[in-house]
Parts: sequence; structure tokens; C-alpha cells
Amino acid sequence: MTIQVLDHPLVHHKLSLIRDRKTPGSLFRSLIEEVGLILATESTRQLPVETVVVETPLERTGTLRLKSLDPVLVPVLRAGLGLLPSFLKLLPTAKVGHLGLYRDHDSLVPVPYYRNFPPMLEARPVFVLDPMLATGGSASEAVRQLKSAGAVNLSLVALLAAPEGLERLHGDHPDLTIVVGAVDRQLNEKGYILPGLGDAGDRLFGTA
Ligand SMILES: O=P(O)(O)OC[C@H]1O[C@H](OP(=O)(O)OP(=O)(O)O)[C@H](O)[C@@H]1O
Ligand SMILES: O=c1cc[nH]c(=O)[nH]1
Ligand SMILES: [Mg+2]
Repeated sequence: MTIQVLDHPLVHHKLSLIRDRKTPGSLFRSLIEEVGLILATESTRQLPVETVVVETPLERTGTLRLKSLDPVLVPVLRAGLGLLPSFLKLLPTAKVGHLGLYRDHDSLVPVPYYRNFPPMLEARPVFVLDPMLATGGSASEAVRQLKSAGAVNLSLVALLAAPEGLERLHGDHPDLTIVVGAVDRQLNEKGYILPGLGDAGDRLFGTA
């Protein structure tokens, strides 16, 4: 499994504001989108390119363009929706799949409630978007469902991860590429990331 942790001053700075319980929802959403742009830039680093010839106003030249079919973005509802605008900004022709999962409050087991994936998953790079990787149960289930629908080239993109979640994914999906903004200390007894940022979905959508 490949794990890339963004160790970037802008990510640290914005995360410090995102973590702050006093940060209002509107600013929280904007900051997630801003960090999302950095996550989108880094997680697409391996997309294949090919040389094409264009005429600049001055001469003909060979230049690089993305080679693959349009990538697929799969936000895990709800909190993954917070990262989607940033990815679509940089990959405007991407296809978007949706996967609804919520974590049962007692068992922490992910419960699927919605699924709509675009076709040709086997031929496209697929990016699973979810800001929080806690126990890893939701991410593991998302990747399992996408693999069973044909996806082979899968990356998981998260803002914060717990070591427990990374370990779980390493066991369940050793072929997965993971890009995370930061790795926090641990989970608490309710499966929340410490120090973390609280419940990402509730803070994004004002439901707490
Ligand atoms: O790694 P895990 O232990 O599975 O936890 C992470 C999941 O928990 C959150 O979703 P939540 O269940 O709160 O749903 P929501 O996004 O609708 O709030 C988060 O967005 C992840 O999907
Ligand atoms: O800390 C956590 C853990 C799971 N989901 C969240 O939104 N936050
Ligand atoms: Mg939530």
C-alpha cells in the first residue's frame, strides 16, 4: 500500500483553523475546499500523460496532456461532498459516483444506503473522497464495493487519518493508494479521531 502524507505548511495552517471548534460552518466548508485543492493536486500526480502537438502563437511544439479516460470521483456521503468541488475544479471532465454510508453509532460498522457508480470503472482511475479515515471501516467498504463493480486503479483521499484506520486499510486493501493531509494520534472510545476536527459531516452541513 502506498501512503502519502502531505506535509505542507498550507495544509498545517488551514488544518489548524479547521480543527478549531470556534470556526463557523461557512469558513469550515471553504477551508475544506482549499485543502481539497492541494489534496487533488497531489493525489493526481500519477495520472498518465501523453505527448500531443499544438501550435503556440510562435511555433509547433510537443506538449503533455492527460492520457487516460476521464477519472472517476466517488465522494462518500455525506462528508466526502466537502472535497468534491475542489476535485471537479481541477478535473472538470471527471465522472462522479456517489456512495452513501453512515457509521452505526454503537457498532461503528458502516451502513450502506445509496450507490450510483458511472460505467467503465475498470478503465479509469478512481478517487474515493472522504475527509475522515477513522476506524477505516467506511473507506474499506467503499473500496470493496468499487472493486466488486470493476475498479482496479483506486486511490483514497482523506484530510485526516487515524493510525488505526491506516492499519485496517493496509490489511484489507494492500493495493490501495492513500493520500492524506495529516495523520493524527489515535481514536477515542467512540471512534472519533484525536485531536481531530469533530464530526466532519455535521460541521459541513450544520446538523449538530
Ligand atoms: O473510518 P470510519 O470509522 O468508518 O469513520 C469515518 C466515516 O465517518 C464519517 O461519516 P459518518 O458516518 O459520520 O457519516 P456522515 O458523513 O453522513 O456524517 C466520515 O465521513 C467517514 O465516512
Ligand atoms: O473523528 C471523526 C471520526 C469519524 N467521522 C468524523 O466525522 N470524525
Ligand atoms: Mg458524520
